[in-house]
Amino acid sequence: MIEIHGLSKTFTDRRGDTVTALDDARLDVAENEFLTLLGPSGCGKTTLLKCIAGLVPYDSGTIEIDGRPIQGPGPDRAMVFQNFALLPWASVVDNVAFGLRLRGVARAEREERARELVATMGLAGFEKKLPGELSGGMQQRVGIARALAVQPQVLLMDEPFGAVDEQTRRLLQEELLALWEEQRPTVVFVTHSMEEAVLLGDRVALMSARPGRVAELVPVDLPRPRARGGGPDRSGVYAELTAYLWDRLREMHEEHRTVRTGAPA
Ligand SMILES: Nc1ncnc2c1ncn2[C@@H]1O[C@H](COP(=O)(O)OP(=O)(O)OP(=O)(O)O)[C@@H](O)[C@H]1O
Repeated sequence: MIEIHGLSKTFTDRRGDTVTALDDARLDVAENEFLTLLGPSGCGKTTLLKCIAGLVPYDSGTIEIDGRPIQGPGPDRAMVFQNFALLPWASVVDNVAFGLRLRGVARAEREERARELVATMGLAGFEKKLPGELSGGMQQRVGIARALAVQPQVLLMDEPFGAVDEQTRRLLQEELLALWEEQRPTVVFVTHSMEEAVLLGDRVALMSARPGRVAELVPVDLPRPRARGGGPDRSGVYAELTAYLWDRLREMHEEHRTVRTGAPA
């Protein structure tokens, strides 16, 4: 279980101006939960994710995983980035095996595990290719395989399907759900898409900007499994939830505009 209390983070830019990205943010994520994180641009979603990953130090508050405070990156967590963040000079297999290598897993074993995952992600035959020789969707499959290779307890995903086309996005969503239903890591998944937030999540955490914190937790009462053709009927609950999320987001955008201009939107 991830427990976040009173988390605040301020950045100072090159000109010395300060931006409050997170302000007394609070969030609990249950063991094995798939939580999606949705909010206006710049509200602090990536910052929150990076704080959980231990990649960004925070000013105050606490983040605990199963009661252990986070002190930097750890083997219990893995992150998938929007721009894939693969090693450009390393083959597909070496990219997937990278985390295992850092953990001291012997070469033969890490290659075997990496090859299995590469095949699971539908990339058999591409083991020796370099990232630059793959499409965006294929590169993200490598990014997901790399994260899963270390069998993390917590999988942190920062808008992982934002840079791929709609068809590939749908396939990747289904593949991710199938893998999650098999392995059940705790997932925190940042997205800009209301549809994606509902399709994937057990709950949607709606974040507000100014203050940057979780404003509302919306349970997604849709049956699972939702992978591979078992996706929700896109009418009914699904349509109601996405419409509700858009109403809330539009309110947030309007509040932001009123604060900025002093006039109602
Ligand atoms: N390294 C940094 N230096 C200065 N300011 C930063 C830095 N990283 C983030 N910020 C600021 O913190 C705020 C939150 O940024 P963050 O990237 O977490 O938002 P986000 O919700 O993920 O945005 P988006 O949806 O557009 O990706 C923004 O105002 C951003 O400009």
